[in-house]
Amino acid sequence: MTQSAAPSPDTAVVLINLGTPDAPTADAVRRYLGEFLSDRRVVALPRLFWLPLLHGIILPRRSPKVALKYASVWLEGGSPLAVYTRRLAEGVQREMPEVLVVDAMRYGNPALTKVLEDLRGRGIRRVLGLPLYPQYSTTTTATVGDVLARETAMQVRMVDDYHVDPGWVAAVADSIREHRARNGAGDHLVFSFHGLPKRVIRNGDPYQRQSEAGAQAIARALELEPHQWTISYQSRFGAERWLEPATTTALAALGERGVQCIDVVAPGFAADCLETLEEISMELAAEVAGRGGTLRYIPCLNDSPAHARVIAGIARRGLDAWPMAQP
Ligand SMILES: C=CC1=C(C)c2cc3[nH]c(cc4nc(cc5[nH]c(cc1n2)c(C)c5CCC(=O)O)C(CCC(=O)O)=C4C)c(C)c3C=C
Ligand SMILES: [Fe+2]
Ligand SMILES: [Fe+2]
Repeated sequence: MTQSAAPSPDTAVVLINLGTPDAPTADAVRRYLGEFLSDRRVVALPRLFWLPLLHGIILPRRSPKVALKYASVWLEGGSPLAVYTRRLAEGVQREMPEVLVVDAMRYGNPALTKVLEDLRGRGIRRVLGLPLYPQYSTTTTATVGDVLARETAMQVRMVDDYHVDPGWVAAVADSIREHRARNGAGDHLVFSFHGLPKRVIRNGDPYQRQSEAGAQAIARALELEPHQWTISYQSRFGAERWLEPATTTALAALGERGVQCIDVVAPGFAADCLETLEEISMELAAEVAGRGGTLRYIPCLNDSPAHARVIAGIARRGLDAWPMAQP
């Protein structure tokens, strides 16, 4: 226990990520996916149809296969998403000693509901929720809002998105510049975002617009010409039509045009996870290699000092716009 003369803060910043299994096992994956895919905001099918299908067929079939994928990227401290999110929160805490900074997961552990309970117990009076999703989506950000809205003992606010925040755009552009300085520039840059069903966009979700605006801002910061970069969407799940082009299709089209060396960056993800370390760096890289090309993955901002500064800046602006109520 550390001894400190400073008064304990009454404000907390909670960095919230999607969630991830506790272990790379079929049971742990089943528990995590069961919670995640039961959320109506994520899968909107009628419950009477979806829940028996999810628990009777999808989870028993999918969990062992996905557990093997998690095992291939697992780190000593746990799932990459959990490890990088925890370390990022520690970095942001160093940037903001005046408030308490903690991490939480919307599904799985550390569960957002438990983290809020803990903050109440520690005498925290106001909480700024900062979902680690640069782009707003009803399938991600709004599900965090659902939990925060149930909090009655503490005052709560949430950052909606930071899709063209100048500090974030500069940090992602810098990470691409560093990759190019170390490895040389590839022939083309693909911005691969997590996909969504087209229906969600038709219903008014701003995710696609925000993803495009963010990719454009990063490309502008790098002074790229339109023919030097492409935006695409990965991780399709289920039978619906998802956003296009799919990253796999975009990579194949580049291969057909004779583009050899493709750099891929994933600015929809704050931290590396299964979808970047396995799907992009292994699966998609193998597809490109099978056509004789090379895919080079540019890591997420993760727990870098630059990322901690960007997130602290966004949190500080959220708090500055929120005057303290008089006791
Ligand atoms: C209908 C299903 C899904 C929607 C909608 C969806 C949106 C969405 N997801 C992320 C970020 C992440 N998703 C991750 C994994 C993941 N996503 C889905 C399904 C949907 N996502 C599944 C089934 C999975 C698990 C893996 C699998 O079974 O294939 C992850 C990684 C988690 C990890 O542990 O590493 C992230 C992060 C966003 C940003 C988003 C909407 C914009
Ligand atoms: Fe997802
Ligand atoms: Fe995936």
